[in-house]
Amino acid sequence: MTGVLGAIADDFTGATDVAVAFRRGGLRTLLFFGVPPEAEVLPPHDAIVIALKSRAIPAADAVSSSMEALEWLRNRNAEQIYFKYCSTFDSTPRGNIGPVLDALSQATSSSRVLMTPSSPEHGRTQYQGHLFVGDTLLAESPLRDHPATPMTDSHLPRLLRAQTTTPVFLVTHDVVRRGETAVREAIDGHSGYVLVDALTEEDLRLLGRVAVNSPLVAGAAGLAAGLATARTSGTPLASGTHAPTGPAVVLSGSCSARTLEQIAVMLRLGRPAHRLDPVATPDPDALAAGALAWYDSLTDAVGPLVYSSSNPADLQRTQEKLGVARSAGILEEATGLIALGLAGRGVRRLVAAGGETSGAIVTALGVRGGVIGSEAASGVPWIHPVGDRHPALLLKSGNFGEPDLLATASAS
Ligand SMILES: Nc1ncnc2c1ncn2[C@@H]1O[C@H](COP(=O)(O)OP(=O)(O)O)[C@@H](O)[C@H]1O
Ligand SMILES: O=C(O)[C@@H](O)C(=O)COP(=O)(O)O
Repeated sequence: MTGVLGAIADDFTGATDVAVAFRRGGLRTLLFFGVPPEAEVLPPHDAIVIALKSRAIPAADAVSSSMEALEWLRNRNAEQIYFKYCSTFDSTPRGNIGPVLDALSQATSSSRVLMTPSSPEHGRTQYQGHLFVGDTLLAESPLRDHPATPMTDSHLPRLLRAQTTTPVFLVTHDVVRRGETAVREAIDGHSGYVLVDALTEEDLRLLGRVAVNSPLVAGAAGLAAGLATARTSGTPLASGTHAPTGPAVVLSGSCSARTLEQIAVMLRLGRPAHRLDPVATPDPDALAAGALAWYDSLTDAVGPLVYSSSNPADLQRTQEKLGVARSAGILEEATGLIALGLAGRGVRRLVAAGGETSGAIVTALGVRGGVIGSEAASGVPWIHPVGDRHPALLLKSGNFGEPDLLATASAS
């Protein structure tokens, strides 16, 4: 295929992840947060990723924002669409992956959509239709305690069937192991959503070749890389720009197990830290003002941390007192205000942990999009915003990065 590859990602960190996968596969990739204006002037590109915040919103809203993104991409010559969802299939019991797929497949006249959340680089694999996080089934992993989309089933066909009436079928790994022709034969004549087992990058490159001419493909960064490689024959681009410099602050609302470890490392290193407590202060303006006053009181602080990240027990207590949506809403609004205040105080690097949290920060700052720079960790690139003088952004997915990532990314 020679036209543009367009991706619609259901959260902001997921969008950076898929943008990196495309870039590594050799595609010149642009990333936009939200659907850009029609008049947006685009530098040369092979792929465009649009980051939405549609993972945990009502399904009808997720569908309408995805359709808006689709229309924009098609006006920009996108001939193939990749719907990026989370490698841990984060979704609510009734959506939003199924409803968005239904709308996109209808609009792109796709009778069959190949997909898998498998992303071996991040430790996610699909086997016999079950999703594994490392050596643990999804529903036994920390994702079962996710604040917005707790994942309590690991069987992907069952999860997807609960979200759509479109037929869902499974291609197991014994078929994938037999090669491309075997996969093509297995899916031939079927219509609907095809969840394909994949354990390795090689499996995903094979699936990328199978899907290279399909108008719609779906999954996480793993299949996105396979597809990019199939489109470019794997010719890499030169590496990204250098890591940015200047004052840095970490803002974390992620309650993922990996983020909690990364925060523990920062605290152990003695980094200045300020905790946002929505129960004590259930007002976003007051929470933000408190955090900014704390920041102003610091002298010569290296990479301070502002966080609300909590372990599952504390999180549950907060959610019982304030409600899930209200506690998240207060914290996300406060975090956006804090990001704005920090940018106004000369902070040049903002390290955000958590997809929803990143979305809140990018939206509050009014960042439209950016150029993908160097990776601070696998799937976590620095983003150099286009337009106004915004700080460089590192949007870390909750589950990504080594335990020292937040500390190293915010070091002087
Ligand atoms: N202490 C807390 N109490 C209640 N909700 C919280 C708390 N800290 C963060 N949250 C919310 O939990 C959600 C975390 O999601 P996200 O930022 O995507 O990170 P992750 O998926 O890694 O946990 C956000 O909506 C955030 O505002
Ligand atoms: O596919 C993935 O795992 C990531 O790209 C992603 O979407 C992570 O979302 P958060 O854990 O909410 O950051």
